[in-house]
Amino acid sequence: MRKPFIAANWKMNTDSQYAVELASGLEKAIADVKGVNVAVCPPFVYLQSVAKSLSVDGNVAVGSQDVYFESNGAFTGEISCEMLKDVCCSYVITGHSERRHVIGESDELINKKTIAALEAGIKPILCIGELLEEREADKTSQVCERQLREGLKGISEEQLAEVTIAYEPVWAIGTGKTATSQQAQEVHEFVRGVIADLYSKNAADNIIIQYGGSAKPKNTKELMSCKDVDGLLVGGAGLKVDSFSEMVKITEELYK
Ligand SMILES: O=C(CO)COP(=O)(O)O
Repeated sequence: MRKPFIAANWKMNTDSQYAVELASGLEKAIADVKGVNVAVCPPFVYLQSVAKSLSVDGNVAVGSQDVYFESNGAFTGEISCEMLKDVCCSYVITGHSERRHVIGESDELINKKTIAALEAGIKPILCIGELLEEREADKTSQVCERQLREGLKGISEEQLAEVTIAYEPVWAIGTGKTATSQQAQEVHEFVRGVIADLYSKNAADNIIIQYGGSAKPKNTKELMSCKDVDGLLVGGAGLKVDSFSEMVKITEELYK
């Protein structure tokens, strides 16, 4: 059985004090949770203090929201996988829709970042998802398939075992409009099919596919009850110990 994985993407939020309070508060709140993998993804500048505030054998891992694919050199403003590892990051989000659509990252760049992470031993959370106009034009599958195929280019089946896919319909992010569980399930099942096609049935059966987009305690049970939804990538509701820990606990309960 796939172990559920819930991650909080803090985006460009928190300050140095709150970041540490949030991470350590969360660690305390879910200290007894064993059946769910949990990660928090703070802004770059707080990664180190957040990682230091967490216990080494605790159950909250640290992830970054972005990375650059080169290891070092003249890349002003960028952060490498080696630097992320140096501050105890075990995950990195690649291809988030805000990086695709606000910053303008291409499938090719996202692919390079995902490969760099895998080569450095950091687990990528590769985000995919359609815009509202793409859904309305019936292009959801086409867009998700392209983002998957391009994002995973050159990645072996063995490496894929370290990859999480996050399906985040762009129209559901930060809007309060969650995809219905049926909409989420439909795309998740489709994604698993693409993975089976690209790799194998075994790879498809084992890959963790998170849903993201206005996920909160109120809709966690419904979303996590879908056959192909294995976790959540949480924005807003991940910024409070109470709401995020509630989502983790609801999930643990469901998987018992
Ligand atoms: O983009 C998201 C997580 O990466 C989702 O954000 P919200 O949960 O705030 O909609």
